[in-house]
Amino acid sequence: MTNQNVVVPDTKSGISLPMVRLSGSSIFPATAQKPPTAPGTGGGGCISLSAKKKLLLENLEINGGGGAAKINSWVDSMRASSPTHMKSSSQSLSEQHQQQITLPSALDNFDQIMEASRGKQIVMFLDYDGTLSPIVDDPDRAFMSKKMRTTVRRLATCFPTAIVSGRCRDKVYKFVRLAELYYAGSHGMDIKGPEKGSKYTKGTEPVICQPASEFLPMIDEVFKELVAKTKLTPGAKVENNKFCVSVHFRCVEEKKWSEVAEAVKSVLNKYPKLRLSQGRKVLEIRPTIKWDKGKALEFLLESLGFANCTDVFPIYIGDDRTDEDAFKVLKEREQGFGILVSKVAKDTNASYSLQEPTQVMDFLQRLVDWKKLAFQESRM
Ligand SMILES: O=P(O)(O)OC[C@H]1O[C@H](O[C@H]2O[C@H](CO)[C@@H](O)[C@H](O)[C@H]2O)[C@H](O)[C@@H](O)[C@@H]1O
Repeated sequence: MTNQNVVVPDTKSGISLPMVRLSGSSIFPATAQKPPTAPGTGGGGCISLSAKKKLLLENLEINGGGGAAKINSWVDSMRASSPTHMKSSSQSLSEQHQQQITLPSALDNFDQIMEASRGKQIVMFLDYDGTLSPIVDDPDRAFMSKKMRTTVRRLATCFPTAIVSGRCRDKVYKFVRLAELYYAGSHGMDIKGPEKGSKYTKGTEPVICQPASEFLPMIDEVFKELVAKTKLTPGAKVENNKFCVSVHFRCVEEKKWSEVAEAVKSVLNKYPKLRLSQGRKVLEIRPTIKWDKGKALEFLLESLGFANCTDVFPIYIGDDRTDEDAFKVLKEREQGFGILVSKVAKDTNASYSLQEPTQVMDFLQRLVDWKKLAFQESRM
């Protein structure tokens, strides 16, 4: 991993801003406004809080399977990914908000986004937890509101729409309950399109993609082992997401987080073909294959017939680290935009932000209204 300080000119003010570059990732400037696509910095020439968090996580990911990581660094990473710890860090809340402000609001910039999409086919990609449903303690009760479901249903009548989630596909389908959507579960490793006859499938069979199917028996084994290893840790919850496993520590007392880390590490050490990633108070174990939400997005665009098209405008909305793979793909393709759902500053490849699921709903409704208006105008 390379870690070098470089200086980049801020395109608006002409002032040079120090930037920390971590393995090619970009970090937004702390104070200066920036155009959505330019890279920036954590501020002040020092490594930012979010960059520190990223370093911890990368360290954890690199050492996850090899047994070299100390449990303390795992727990540090688990702490760093917790918003309560972000608040109590050396960076004040107002500074964090300042950073967040540098990522423009998708609602405030709605007209600008629509202008960029002019003449192109919008395709919608939506993460589930923390994007369509609020984050709650019990993962089995992360319901989306009726209003949100109605909005997503309307959205899907206007644009091809996919749900891209870390959850098992069947489970996320049970929450969303809209047959007309594409679903990519297990962080994109389990993709299925709408049934025959849907508006966008034109009578063809629903697409199915399961690039990690050979890992099914291994994941089942790992799930059982993790359940056994964490059963004495109050609040720990292991979720079988079919092609990956989530170990939740949201309801575990902080002093017991090391027990969760130990359990996951000991299992990972036995399975070199599996790797670790981290979400919101969750450790996730998944196959080492080169497949993620970004690849799922590309696969879905291809399935929809937009593989080499310049007239497609994908919009991906998500709140978590795993959504960054999709944001990055959009940035690299220079197509559409990523929208990060977050109230606090984060390293991101997204171009716009929304603060919470209610704002996501407002944004989706505005898209629907915009499309209807555009349709009416085209008939006049
Ligand atoms: O890709 P996503 O749809 O965002 O799924 C990522 C993980 O989401 C769920 O966990 C998160 O939400 C839970 C419910 O609000 C919360 O309790 C937990 O702390 C969060 O990490 C889901 O349970 C996981 O399996 C997904 O991988």
